[in-house]
Amino acid sequence: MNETERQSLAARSRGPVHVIGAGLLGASVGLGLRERGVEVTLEDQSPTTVALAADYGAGRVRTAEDPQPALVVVATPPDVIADAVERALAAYPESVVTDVASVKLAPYAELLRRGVDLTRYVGSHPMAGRERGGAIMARADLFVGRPWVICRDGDTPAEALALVEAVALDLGGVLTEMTPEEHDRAVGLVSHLPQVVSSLLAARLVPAPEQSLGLAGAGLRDTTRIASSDPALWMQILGANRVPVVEFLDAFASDVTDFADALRDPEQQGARRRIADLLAAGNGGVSRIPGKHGSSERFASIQVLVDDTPGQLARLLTELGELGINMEDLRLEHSPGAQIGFAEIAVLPEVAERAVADLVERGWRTL
Ligand SMILES: NC(=O)C1=CN([C@@H]2O[C@H](COP(=O)(O)OP(=O)(O)OC[C@H]3O[C@@H](n4cnc5c(N)ncnc54)[C@H](O)[C@@H]3O)[C@@H](O)[C@H]2O)C=CC1
Ligand SMILES: O=C(O)C(=O)Cc1ccc(O)cc1
Repeated sequence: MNETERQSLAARSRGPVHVIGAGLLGASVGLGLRERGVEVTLEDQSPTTVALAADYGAGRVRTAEDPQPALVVVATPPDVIADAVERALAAYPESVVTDVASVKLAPYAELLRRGVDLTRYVGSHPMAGRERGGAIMARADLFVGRPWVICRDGDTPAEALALVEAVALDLGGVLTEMTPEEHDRAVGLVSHLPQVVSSLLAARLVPAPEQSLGLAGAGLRDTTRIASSDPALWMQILGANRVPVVEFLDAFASDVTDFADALRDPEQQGARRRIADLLAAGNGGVSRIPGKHGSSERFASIQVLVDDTPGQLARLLTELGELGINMEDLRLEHSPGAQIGFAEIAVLPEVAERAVADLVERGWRTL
């Protein structure tokens, strides 16, 4: 991005913003704010990480001569969030301090327990991440269109709240306010339970024969993507949010047992109905996920077969453009060794039929 483009993105937030913990989240915050011309300084317990994040353009290393930041963003692992927030509040007595940890109640309760004055602290959590951490994985657009939870309390001054909200909005986040308790219960269901289920499901693949894994398709990939996440980070997240997570896991385990019992003996009274009800409940649940392409009424999904030869996908995208079909989303499916792949294209439902007909007329094969 050149200087003119950068200046055209007017920033709501006021710098300097100081980021503590220049890994995936911290460096992504830095990159996004730098794109808007906001001054960003960086700090990390690892000198290599901070130098790397600076090299990527996420900000510059903070020096003793730098003035007090307007805002400090703490992006360290969850188990040191309370320590880092307490230290930041003491080191920068004029600054507002926020954090981006995946759990909100445990660090907040710990800070209260220590008697830290939290007037200048506003907890937050962007619901955006990647399976692998580190500055090397950071992206300026990580937060675009993703929910960003703000946990303020009754004492939070309006200016402090406005500053944290401005940064979240500048990074493309969609603001939503919750108490730490509401937040932790919500993420326990939509983020932490899926992580455990995905990890346990993927763990079943470890002893499986190679031949079975060779048959894996989109279903398995969809349900195990997040199983590649960092165990060290998730040990901390799950440990800090164990009460709601255990409650959701117990309910899930009970559904699994019910399902297996019904399937074990389908002749027993009501067993088939129980199986059908649980599967239908799954349909009901997935349709409630906002913006889930293919299953919501917002988009229709077209599957196009793409030969595994150079330029085929580019040709498909060019032809969609020529046909005046706006692609809302694209997902590729390709098994190693297969001569063919699938492109799953989300389009507005009203153009789906015409899109299929036009593509077929041009020689594409659709499913
Ligand atoms: N990874 C993800 O997908 C998401 C993570 N988060 C939250 O963001 C926070 C950071 O996570 P990631 O960026 O993924 O981790 P990361 O491992 O990529 O980065 C954390 C960085 O903090 C540094 N650090 C550790 N202790 C420190 C300390 N005491 N002082 C200064 N630096 C310190 C580490 O050297 C590391 O560079 C966590 O609290 C996590 O819960 C939030 C949303 C998504
Ligand atoms: O990969 C996904 O779908 C995520 O939702 C990632 C994620 C991981 C941890 C968080 O605290 C927030 C988001």
